[in-house]
Amino acid sequence: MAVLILNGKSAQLPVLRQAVFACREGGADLEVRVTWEPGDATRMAERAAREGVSRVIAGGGDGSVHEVVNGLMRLPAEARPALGILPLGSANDLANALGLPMSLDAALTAALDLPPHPVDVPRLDDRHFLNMATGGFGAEVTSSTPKSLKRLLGGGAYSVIGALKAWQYRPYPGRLRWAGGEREASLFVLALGNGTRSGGGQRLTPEACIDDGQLDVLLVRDFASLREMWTMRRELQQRPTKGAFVETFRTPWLSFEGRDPLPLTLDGEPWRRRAFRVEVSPGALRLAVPEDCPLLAHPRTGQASLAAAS
Ligand SMILES: Nc1ncnc2c1ncn2[C@@H]1O[C@H](COP(=O)(O)OP(=O)(O)OP(=O)(O)O)[C@@H](O)[C@H]1O
Repeated sequence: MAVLILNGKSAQLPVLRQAVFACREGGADLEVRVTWEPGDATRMAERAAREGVSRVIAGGGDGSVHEVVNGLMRLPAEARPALGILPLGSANDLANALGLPMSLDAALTAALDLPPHPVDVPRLDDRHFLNMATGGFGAEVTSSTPKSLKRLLGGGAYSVIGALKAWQYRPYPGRLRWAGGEREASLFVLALGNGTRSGGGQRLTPEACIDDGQLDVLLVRDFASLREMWTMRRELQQRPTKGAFVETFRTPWLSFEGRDPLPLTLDGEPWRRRAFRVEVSPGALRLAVPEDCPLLAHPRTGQASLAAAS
């Protein structure tokens, strides 16, 4: 049996009802459970997994996927059902990057039927994420953009408000450590990508793969003048491994210890931490992805190995 955990905001969409009924007529054993408030999707996903369902589908945006992943990760690796995604959010950054269909009928069929592939699940302290964690400037922007405005403007809201805030941002000094490196840095932006995009289509870690056991890191350091900002912007396009302001690298873990609480987003959901550690659990979840999914480093097998997952 499959369980669709549906963000209550989308529950009454007539096209969604039709899509669910059509799948059932086609033979799918699909039950729908609707959330009422934040936190419900996590509890519902855990409960469905403990009931022994074979697949849990997150129906919503990146925040809903985030909640469902956190529910599934409460079970031991071998007891986790496969995960499907029905993109119903305003950004759907992960679903878009995975190459999942966006039309409702096709998306629901894909979420139900695509064979699952083992994917990595990073964890920041006690919270998992599937797509991306960001810290610093971008995180302030995302967490202060009202949901209704996000929905109204789609991905555009981030860049409009981002441009306005750019003149008032403050840097976040701290110490970063990762496998093979360590440095003091005054952070402008930190992005830790399991997927490639965040904030409504911004490709912060365009080379990231979701099954390589690594985080793709984008580190942008503080700039002091307009001239330095132009250098930083140019480096952002070139993505050097070690530029004056921009650094990119891969690591299976990273820690940060700052002076002040750093605003963060985990899969777009706001969070705040002065110090934290992020670590990847390789192959910890089985995710329904298309044959030609651009986020895969390894060819899709259809067989889920849960190697090294805890
Ligand atoms: N019934 C509900 N009403 C309002 N909010 C809800 C409800 N159920 C869950 N939520 C919360 O809504 C938040 C955002 O949901 P979701 O990610 O599905 O949509 P979105 O923000 O439009 O998508 P995206 O992150 O892709 O832009 C989540 O944090 C979730 O906890």
